[in-house]
Amino acid sequence: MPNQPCRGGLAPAAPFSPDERDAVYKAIETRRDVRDQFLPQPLPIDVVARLLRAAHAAPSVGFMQPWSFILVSDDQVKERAWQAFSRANDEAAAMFPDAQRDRYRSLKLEGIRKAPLSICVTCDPDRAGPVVLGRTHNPRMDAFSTVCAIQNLWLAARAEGVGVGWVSIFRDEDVRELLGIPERIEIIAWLCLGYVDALYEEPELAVKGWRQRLPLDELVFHDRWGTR
Ligand SMILES: Cc1cc2c(cc1C)N(C[C@H](O)[C@H](O)[C@H](O)COP(=O)(O)O)c1[nH]c(=O)[nH]c(=O)c1N2
Repeated sequence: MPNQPCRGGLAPAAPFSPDERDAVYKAIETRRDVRDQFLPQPLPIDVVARLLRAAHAAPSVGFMQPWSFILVSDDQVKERAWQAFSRANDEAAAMFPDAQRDRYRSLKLEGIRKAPLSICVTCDPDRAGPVVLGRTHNPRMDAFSTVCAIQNLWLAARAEGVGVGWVSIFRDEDVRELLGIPERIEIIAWLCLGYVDALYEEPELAVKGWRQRLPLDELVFHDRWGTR
């Protein structure tokens, strides 16, 4: 692809109005990971297009844009994905200590069959050639960029009334085979999407007593690791 400079200059960057700013923070603070609240109606294609545009507007190392999005709405494919999840989830349960296993088992950790749409997000490490500006000293930057795209989509979805659930309890090779993803492409996420009419006010894992939000001031240091 030819890399001619594109047109564009500096535009004014005034702060948002208070209402606009509140809307951004509202999306951030009320976004939730959704497992069970999906409504069955399909997402209109224009909504999906807006969510994908939001993802594609994400920052990326060297403007690499390494992401691709595989849209999955076929029930049979979703069923096979759920079976792959289910096998991996049995393996996962066995990894937890006895005291936690029953509680782990009681958690709902996916909405693959209930959500009308899944999006598998992948990362192509070769998208911008072998040497990428900004990735020269840490090859994982391409995956980090793809995660930025996912977060954009997740926040835009909140504004659209669309719930998103990230499912990562899979063996990569199962998803790779199911969706025909080549070996050189990294699988970053399986996202479940659908309209929701209710969301937890706090992370579901906190509500269910699995793990609580950490105090922010314990995570902020000044000038040196560990210095408050
Ligand atoms: C990389 C990654 C991977 C996963 C998740 C998130 C992220 C960022 N989360 C969702 C996660 O549990 C959730 O974000 C936290 O519990 C916080 O809750 P809220 O997202 O604020 O609702 C998640 N949830 C789940 O039920 N099954 C899963 O496999 C995963 N995997």
